[in-house]
Amino acid sequence: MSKTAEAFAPAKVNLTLHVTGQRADGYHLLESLVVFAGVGDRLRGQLAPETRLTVTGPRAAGVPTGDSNLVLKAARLFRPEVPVALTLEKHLPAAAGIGGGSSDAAACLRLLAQLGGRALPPQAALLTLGADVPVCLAGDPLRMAGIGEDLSPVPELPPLWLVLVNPGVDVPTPAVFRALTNKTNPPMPDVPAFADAGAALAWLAVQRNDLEAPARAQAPVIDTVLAALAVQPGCGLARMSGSGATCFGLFAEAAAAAAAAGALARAQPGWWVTAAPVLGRAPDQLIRATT
Ligand SMILES: C[C@](O)(CO)[C@H](O)COP(=O)(O)OP(=O)(O)OC[C@H]1O[C@@H](n2ccc(N)nc2=O)[C@H](O)[C@@H]1O
Ligand SMILES: Nc1ncnc2c1ncn2[C@@H]1O[C@H](COP(=O)(O)OP(=O)(O)OP(=O)(O)O)[C@@H](O)[C@H]1O
Repeated sequence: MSKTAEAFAPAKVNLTLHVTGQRADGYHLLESLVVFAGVGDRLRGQLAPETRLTVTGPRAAGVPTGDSNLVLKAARLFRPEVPVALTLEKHLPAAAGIGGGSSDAAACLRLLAQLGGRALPPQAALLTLGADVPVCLAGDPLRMAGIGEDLSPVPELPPLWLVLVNPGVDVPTPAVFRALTNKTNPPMPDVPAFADAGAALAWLAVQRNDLEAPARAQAPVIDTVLAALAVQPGCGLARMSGSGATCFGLFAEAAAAAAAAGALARAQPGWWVTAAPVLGRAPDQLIRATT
């Protein structure tokens, strides 16, 4: 067992999000093609006499450092505890629809399993942290269904690049789901094997994010973000991720994505803008022992 380790917490991006129903407990049933981006938070951990968390990085402002941080909630799932000094380096905007806290929680679970030589907690325990935690723990491109617990593999995706844009408004997930008027929308078809990026973009273009309309009503700036992405040369699709406000542009070429990110960052210096590849199946990139 190593004494220190570092885990990557990639941004979770819903390329589609079809809301197909609602359970008696109020949770919505959804079908989503989820991918992870090559941009995210980093969590370093070192075995220590007691568990403590330090939050650093360019997006640390406003992130809770106490027990409400999902990293500490994840750590508490291990019984007996694995006492670790944790440093969370925040690069993702919070409450942004890209699973920032959920991905950090998943990174903590990987870290403590490695440092403590423990098995991962059962899925039921993961769901107590949040509906996005099981898919973030898997870290692969997956079809997510149920309320987020039903994960199934999809054919390997062609190389794709994302431009992620957050306009700096918090969009609380519960409020967006509450504002969704139609809860029984058409399901998402099975994800086919795409011959190339063009085929993937064409298929995605006729899918949906059903939370886009209620989120746009709460944060009209999302319309501006989507329009600014859609006009970028090479942008094959512009859509909101999750419950927003972060939107993504999807590109078949890395250079076009980088150029679009540069143009948007210059045009809107107050927005969070980044270009990143869509990660393939490689959870091993997500954790490494450092001593
Ligand atoms: C929108 C997505 O990000 C898409 O991946 C997820 O469905 C939401 O995942 P999350 O942010 O981890 O959500 P949670 O923190 O578990 O739930 C926050 C609130 O969102 C609503 N919620 C969440 C997930 C779901 N399938 N149906 C819901 O109605 C519930 O009101 C819940 O109280
Ligand atoms: N590690 C964390 N990083 C960021 N926010 C956290 C963290 N732990 C707890 N929070 C709290 O959780 C709230 C939601 O954060 P999170 O980043 O998970 O939302 P999100 O990106 O919208 O997730 P999703 O894509 O699942 O909707 C934040 O506003 C913050 O107060």
